[in-house]
Amino acid sequence: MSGPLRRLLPVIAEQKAAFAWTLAANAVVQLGTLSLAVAGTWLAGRTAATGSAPLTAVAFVLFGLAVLTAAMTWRESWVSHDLAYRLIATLRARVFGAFRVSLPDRAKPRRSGDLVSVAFADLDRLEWLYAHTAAQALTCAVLIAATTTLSLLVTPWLLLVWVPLVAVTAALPWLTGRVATRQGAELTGAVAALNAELVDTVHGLGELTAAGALERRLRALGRLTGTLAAVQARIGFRAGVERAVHDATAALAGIGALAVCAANLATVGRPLAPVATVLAVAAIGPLAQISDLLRNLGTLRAAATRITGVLDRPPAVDEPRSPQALPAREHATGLVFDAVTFGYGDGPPVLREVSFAVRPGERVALTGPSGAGKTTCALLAVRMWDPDGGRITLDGVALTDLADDDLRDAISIVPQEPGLLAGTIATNIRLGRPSAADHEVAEAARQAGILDPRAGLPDGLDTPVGEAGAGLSGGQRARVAVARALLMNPRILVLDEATANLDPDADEAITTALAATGEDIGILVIAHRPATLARCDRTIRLP
Ligand SMILES: Nc1ncnc2c1ncn2[C@@H]1O[C@H](COP(=O)(O)OP(=O)(O)OP(=O)(O)O)[C@@H](O)[C@H]1O
Repeated sequence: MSGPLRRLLPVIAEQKAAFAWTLAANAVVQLGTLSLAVAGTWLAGRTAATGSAPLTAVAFVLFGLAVLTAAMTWRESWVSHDLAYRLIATLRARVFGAFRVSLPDRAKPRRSGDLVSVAFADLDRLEWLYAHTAAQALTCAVLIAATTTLSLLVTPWLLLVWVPLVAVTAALPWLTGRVATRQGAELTGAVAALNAELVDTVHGLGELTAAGALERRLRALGRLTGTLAAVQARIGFRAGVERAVHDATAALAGIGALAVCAANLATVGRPLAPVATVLAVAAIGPLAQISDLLRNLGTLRAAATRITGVLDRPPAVDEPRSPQALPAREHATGLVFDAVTFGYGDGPPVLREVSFAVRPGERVALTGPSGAGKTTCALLAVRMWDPDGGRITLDGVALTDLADDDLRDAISIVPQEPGLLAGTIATNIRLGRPSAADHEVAEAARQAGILDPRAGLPDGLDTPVGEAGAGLSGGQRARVAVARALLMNPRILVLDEATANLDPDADEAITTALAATGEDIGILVIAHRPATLARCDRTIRLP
């Protein structure tokens, strides 16, 4: 088994009881099915050979075995899928954890649809590994041991028939392994590409329709769907050939067993001849499950590689080993950028030795031409990334020495495009501080002007919000984002063109309300509008 897949197996240790159940139930099902076939054919053979058989006794045994096997088949299916989906949930939480600490990627951004593919399609593929493989591979060994023993009891010649055929069946997936791996990578790549394009299309549906570009986009989606279907067809063809070879070996095993029995009828005896046929076919059976795994190995391996790729992503910033505490709020000295230099990727730096301070209670404007690096300053202030040179401190403590939670409590940002989730205005504001009381949410909404009739929200806090803030105007979204930031009661509030979508009166109302919220909040306002700049205490201009 390849490296990435092997790395994802130990997670099974976190569900030991479920795995033990799956293992036991699978072993009972496999041995029960074999026993039923052997007992049934022995009964038929004996009846045909002697004209009499212990029908009542065997019927009881067969009935008991059938009930047990059926019950265990149900139990195995339940417990193995329960196991698989618990493990996938565990891994999905880890993948989201990795997203949280490694995004945004400053050097190599990935498309959100591609990340969705990892978090859902790739992880879901592991169901096959956990529900249908790990335990089954172990019980397969038990079954082969049982068929070998029974074959030796019937006639050792039987082994000569099925052992080479088992070897052929087992070898086939290894022979096609390279092709399977390539096809698996093509499949996961095609799914991810289609997903990324679909997510972008859904996000930009309005713009695409308005620009008359939807048809072209749909044709591109059609081409990606065609690529995916072609890969699936190639995988289906290969898997079909492998299954056909497998079925042919099972048939050959049965025919071979009949020939061996015919040649050794005196030693085998008529009652055991049908049993010999069943044993030869049954020996191939457990490998069917393993072959199914190996058939899927390429896709599984590609999915595991993409998952471990996300799990191994380095965090965008490192959490300090021994975080420092911030001084009490009354001793706060503000946010300081000290000769900060920063660049994305390999290009020239966006910020060169930028220095400024935002003291408690101060309103500082940050302005400059488009592309000067204003949003970059905002993102550095909330430590999305660390500067390449210089340092940023809050109340005298370097941001790199602050625990992540302390930093998030102390500095909040209202971005240009605030992230709003489906729900109501109240649930969106509460994201700022989930433990906030209702009256605190209402107060933050009031301060941000949401309850003001000019905001055009007669249902106030109960106003429904669609996905990504659908149903609200740009200005209303900005107000919700400001209220959310206010609820956090930060030491420093960064407004990245947050009020640019509001009319000048509303902009003034919000900034005045913000100034009144707390004497000690330092506000960094990124803005272009002269009126907004004029309301600030100082203006920093980036070149
Ligand atoms: N994730 C990124 N990867 C690479 N380059 C980036 C990234 N984000 C921003 N940039 C580049 O960095 C520069 C500064 O961008 P930034 O968004 O900070 O500018 P800005 O001053 O806020 O501009 P605007 O006023 O137009 O919002 C721009 O040239 C931009 O193209």
